[in-house]
Amino acid sequence: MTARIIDGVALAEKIKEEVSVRTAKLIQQGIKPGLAVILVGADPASQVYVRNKAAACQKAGLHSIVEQYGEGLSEADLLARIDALNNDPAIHGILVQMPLPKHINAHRVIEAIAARKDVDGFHVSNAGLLMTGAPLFIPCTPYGVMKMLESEQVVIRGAVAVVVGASNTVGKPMALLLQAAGATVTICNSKTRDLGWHTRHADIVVIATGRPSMITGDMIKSGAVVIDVGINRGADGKLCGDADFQSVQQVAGALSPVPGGVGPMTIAMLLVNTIEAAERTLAK
Ligand SMILES: NC(=O)C1=CN([C@@H]2O[C@H](COP(=O)(O)OP(=O)(O)OC[C@H]3O[C@@H](n4cnc5c(N)ncnc54)[C@H](OP(=O)(O)O)[C@@H]3O)[C@@H](O)[C@H]2O)C=CC1
Ligand SMILES: Nc1nc(=O)c2c([nH]1)NC[C@@H]1CN(c3ccc(C(=O)N[C@@H](CCC(=O)O)C(=O)O)cc3)C=[N+]21
Ligand SMILES: [Mg+2]
Repeated sequence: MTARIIDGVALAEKIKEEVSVRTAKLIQQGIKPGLAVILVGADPASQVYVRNKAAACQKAGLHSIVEQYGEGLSEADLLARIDALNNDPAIHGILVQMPLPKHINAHRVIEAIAARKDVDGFHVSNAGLLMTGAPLFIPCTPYGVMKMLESEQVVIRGAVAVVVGASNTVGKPMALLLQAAGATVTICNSKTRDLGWHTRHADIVVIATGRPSMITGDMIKSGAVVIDVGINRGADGKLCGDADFQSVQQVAGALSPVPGGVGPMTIAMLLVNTIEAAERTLAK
């Protein structure tokens, strides 16, 4: 078997076109949706993502601002900026790029963002709303993965799903969404014994560990759908995922590539969340 390659770029384009239409409608009604992205420090990968996010906003007609600060920005100054953006009616979504420098408490920063503007869906109240089945914002990366599964017409109800990785931002919300859609879900982590035993039983495998090429073809059931969230930059400067593309491709039924898979979908869903935040201000 050779896996179908899931084209995240094409699906992201389609979703961003829908965002453009909704943006145009909002602008007609006097609201220009606005996203603020805050970047602290000079991590080159973060700079690329932030630039991509701003370009995507611009293309879809959203207002976007990028605030870039030096590595030495104090936590108090960052919290003050968030407070100002919370109270800025031109801004509907706020994203603080992770990771933050060590002297800044990321948890405190996330909790400072108004939940109604938390387009990452990282705030505890948004995590709680997702967990209890009434999400305000679905975290962009798992949301994008669900859209990929939907576009591939993957049957989730009754499926066995394994999520490899248990972060608050990817693995855990991913598992909740699959579970809500009717899958039987296992979440694996770095302490899991015999990871391959778990993944080989899965109809759907989502990998988000940050360990390059850690999932190999022998760990995948024939015909399974494999979604690779990992973004790793090799010494050669090339991106690779958490799945060993060559070997997994020979076993899986469908596989998302890196680059060109989940990454572009994350950005598309960020725009969706921002437009929803803006539409909500109209509703009341
Ligand atoms: N495409 C996109 O849009 C995005 C991509 N990413 C990428 O996804 C990857 C994961 O990101 P993130 O969730 O933030 O990472 P974290 O480092 O926060 O979490 C990694 C998780 O993977 C688990 N893990 C690590 N090693 C193993 C292993 N050998 N076997 C099983 N589980 C393991 C960890 O286990 P434990 O809990 O035991 O420590 C942890 O739960 C990264 O490559 C990141 O760059 C992230 C966000 C968005
Ligand atoms: N508050 C916050 N929210 C995030 O959503 C967030 C974050 N912090 N910190 C970092 C991770 C990572 N992330 C990516 C987004 C897009 C691509 C992406 O577009 N990737 C392209 C390639 C881009 C390239 O060439 O480097 C692709 O996979 O095809 C990747 C990774 C969002 N994250
Ligand atoms: Mg992380």
